[in-house]
Amino acid sequence: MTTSIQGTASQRRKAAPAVLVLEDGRTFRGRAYGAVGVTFGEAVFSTGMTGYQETLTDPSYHRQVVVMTAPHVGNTGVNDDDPESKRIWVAGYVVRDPARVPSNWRSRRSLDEELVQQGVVGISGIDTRALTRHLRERGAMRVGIFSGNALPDEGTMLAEVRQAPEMKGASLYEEVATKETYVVPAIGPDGEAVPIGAAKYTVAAVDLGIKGMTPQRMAERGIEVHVLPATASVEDIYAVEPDGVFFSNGPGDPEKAEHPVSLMRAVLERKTPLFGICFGNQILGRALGFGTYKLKYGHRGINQPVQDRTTGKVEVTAHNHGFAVDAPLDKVSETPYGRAEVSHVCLNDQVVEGLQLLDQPAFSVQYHPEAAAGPHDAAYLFDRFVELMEGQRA
Ligand SMILES: NC(=O)CC[C@H](N)C(=O)O
Repeated sequence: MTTSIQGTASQRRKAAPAVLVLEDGRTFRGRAYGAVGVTFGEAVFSTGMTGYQETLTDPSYHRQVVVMTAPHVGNTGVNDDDPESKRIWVAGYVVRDPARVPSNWRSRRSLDEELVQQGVVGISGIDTRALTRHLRERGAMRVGIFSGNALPDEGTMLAEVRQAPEMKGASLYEEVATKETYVVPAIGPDGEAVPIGAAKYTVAAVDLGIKGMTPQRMAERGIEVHVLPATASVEDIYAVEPDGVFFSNGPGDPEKAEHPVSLMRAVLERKTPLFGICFGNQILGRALGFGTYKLKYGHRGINQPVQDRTTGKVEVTAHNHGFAVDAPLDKVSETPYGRAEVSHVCLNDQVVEGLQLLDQPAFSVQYHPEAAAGPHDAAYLFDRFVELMEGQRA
């Protein structure tokens, strides 16, 4: 019997040449991967060895070109279970050595085919280690990927990259958030969905780019989650009669998030239990009066060590952030909403990874306890949110 090994879509069509051009002029030449065309974004690297579907579909990657440090990507193909949203959000994808033959019982198609179908321009066959080291030394910067058989000259490509918008100052959450409210029902002890209105807790979640696993993690704990558009008003939040309010992850610069900051302040004034993840942590920081700043190259991956300073425990966690909160690590801060402290810190670089208020039930983390993909060490944070809601009732 002969076995025919079919190559990926790009091999079948003999992948066109592709060039990656960084805004500082460094270029890498490889082959087209995924859709053929031109794309721009902020070049960032992710150190996750697995979970590429969750990365690609995380709305927080909107307008970013993601460089995978894992050299071999696409091995398990693409399934219909792992996406974190309805589409791929990354602006471009950079892979060293794409899998030639995906193999997994859940796989429905190859990653290359999926990228083509969704029109995502990528590049493969470049030295992603050299590119990552460059970004670590010089910092995240704008990038373009150009592929096809008739490429412009390097000067033209570089000029186009330098005209692309910067991530600093970008307001992007409205572009990715739901336009309509939807409800994720709680899951009962029997594993069945609890009828709407009958769950133990109700949470209003402000969608700034929410990952699908986040309401799921709440639903697993008996919470009915009303996911509201980013443009929701304070009245919309309280119309849900929430036991708690949640602010999600999301793309862009937290300095350009006036509406979410004012919504969060209204929630803090009412002392409703509050939880924020990632962008939500930055919004809490700003609502309390702290600044935010852009990290040199950010944290992206599923292996970042974080210490919970309230217990001393260290957890290995999933991250995707390019900005961070500027809050003092060594003292309790006085804020308009009472005392606040840094609850979590990244052990690689001492970046603020969590905030908590001491005089009312509100906290947030900069990383991803929903763990999609990623280790589940931080799942206890959803339990903490439940405890805050329980405490408010007592
Ligand atoms: N995942 C997120 O919510 C990211 C938040 C913000 N856009 C950042 O890059 O820091």
